[in-house]
Amino acid sequence: MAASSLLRSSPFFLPPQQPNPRTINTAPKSLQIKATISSDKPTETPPPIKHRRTADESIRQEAHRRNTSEYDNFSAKYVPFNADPACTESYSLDEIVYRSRSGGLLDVQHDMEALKAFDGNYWKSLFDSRVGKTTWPYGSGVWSKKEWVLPEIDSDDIVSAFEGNSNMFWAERFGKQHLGMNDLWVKHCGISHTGSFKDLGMTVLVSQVNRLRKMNRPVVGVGCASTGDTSAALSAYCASAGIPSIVFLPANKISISQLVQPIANGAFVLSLDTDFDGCMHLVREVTSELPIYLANSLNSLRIEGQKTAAIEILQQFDWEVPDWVIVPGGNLGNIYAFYKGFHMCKELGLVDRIPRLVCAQAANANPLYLYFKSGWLDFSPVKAKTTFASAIQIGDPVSIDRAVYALQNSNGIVEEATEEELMDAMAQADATGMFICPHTGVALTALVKLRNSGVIKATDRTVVVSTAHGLKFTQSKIDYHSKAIPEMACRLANPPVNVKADFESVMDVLKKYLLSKDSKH
Ligand SMILES: Cc1ncc(COP(=O)(O)O)c(C=O)c1O
Ligand SMILES: N[C@@H](CCOP(=O)(O)O)C(=O)O
Repeated sequence: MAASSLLRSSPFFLPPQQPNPRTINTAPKSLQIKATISSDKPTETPPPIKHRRTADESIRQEAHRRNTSEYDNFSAKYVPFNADPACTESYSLDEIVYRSRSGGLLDVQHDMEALKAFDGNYWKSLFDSRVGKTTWPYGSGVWSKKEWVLPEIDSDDIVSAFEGNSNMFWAERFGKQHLGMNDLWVKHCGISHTGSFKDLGMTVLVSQVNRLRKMNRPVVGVGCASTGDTSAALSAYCASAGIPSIVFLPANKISISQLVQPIANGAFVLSLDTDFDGCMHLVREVTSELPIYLANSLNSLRIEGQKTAAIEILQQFDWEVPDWVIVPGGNLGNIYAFYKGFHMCKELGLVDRIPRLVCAQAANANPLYLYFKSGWLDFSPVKAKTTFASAIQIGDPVSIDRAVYALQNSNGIVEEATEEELMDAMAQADATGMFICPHTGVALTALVKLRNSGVIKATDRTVVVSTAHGLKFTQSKIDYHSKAIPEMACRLANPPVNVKADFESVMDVLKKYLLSKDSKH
């Protein structure tokens, strides 16, 4: 008995058409609550039930009461990434391990046979039934797919901010005016608890840490290197669970809004005189010596949460598959996470194909782009140069092998964006009502290039993944709109007009403005 009984006991779910022989026929728990209330006052008419929980029960306790031992059929373990099928090396998710015996990456492997006991329609109905609810933990876009993420964790151990379920924005004006496209979408993963897609992976990682600590495993704190977003997510989720977090940041290379997040959330913040790759190197050394759990996407638990954004995209299109998904890439965990999410949906019968993936890099930090251009022949890390897309200023990505696998298996493409291209794309998108981050500007530039070269067709359904909230990167927008960037035309700058505070002056500038608008009609 597994997810089927969960469905029956859920007050929000109509079971799929075919009855499952493994279902245990228990009365819905909501009815049991009703019975308890009415038996307390047998002589009176029971008051109408306002809520499905009693006043002294939290949603976490409710989940515990409903769901104990619901998931014993599904399981997952660590295996070496892309290993030979004959390889028997594996590790429990309760072990603290980041690398395979040969030093390669790990992957979380699910028991696909157990998941396949339920057909694609079953999973679609189950996931759809959970969207946007407050039922713990399924109200989260990540944990609504719990069986595919961390099937064995007790809901009690989960640390969640009900992340995910992010907006898919129909980029109507940007698509039509700039690209002649009707079916262009921006998946706003940055409209999230800490303002970036990192929340999706961090809820999974910190939940597992919470479980490990309850099991008395040696984890005193959790650490990461960061260009700003990983550290923000780590510190918020750790603070929520009361777990110490330690973040390694490259001094003066992240935005003020990003820096203030771990500070405010009580993390131990190390500001280091190096770049992200230097911080990453140090945190890997430190976490191999001290009981600090590594939270970067080298840790494959992160991918399990991030892959749910791909499932969500399919769900938001009513399980129709877009033609293209464009993702900005830095440390390169996320492009693989998207691949993994799409691939699982295909393997488990929810869809019949996967989209083509595009990874977009800043030209100032483009090791994957150079590798792709060499025909996947010659990979060398680069020294990443300063870029406005500061969160992807990474020259030696830890997930390079995962990214190559994702792109090769999705007929994928890598594109790059210069500083001027990414800033113009960001300004252009903002002028159509978005407020995107520079990394999304990188992804939009890739789209513009592929559209101009005819690779992406006008009618192709295309999703651009927006990875962080624009409000984290306001300085870049201020620099652009005040034309304060050396050697950049900032051709879409829209600086404020200083006007004397009198009626005549205000009327004067307004008339000129309205005339200029009128002549453009
Ligand atoms: C805002 C933003 N966009 C894109 C990325 C790239 O993601 P990944 O490192 O998984 O390639 C990152 C982090 O690296 C990021 O913080
Ligand atoms: N952009 C990231 C860089 C680290 O990536 P990770 O996914 O490996 O943690 C950040 O925000 O720190």
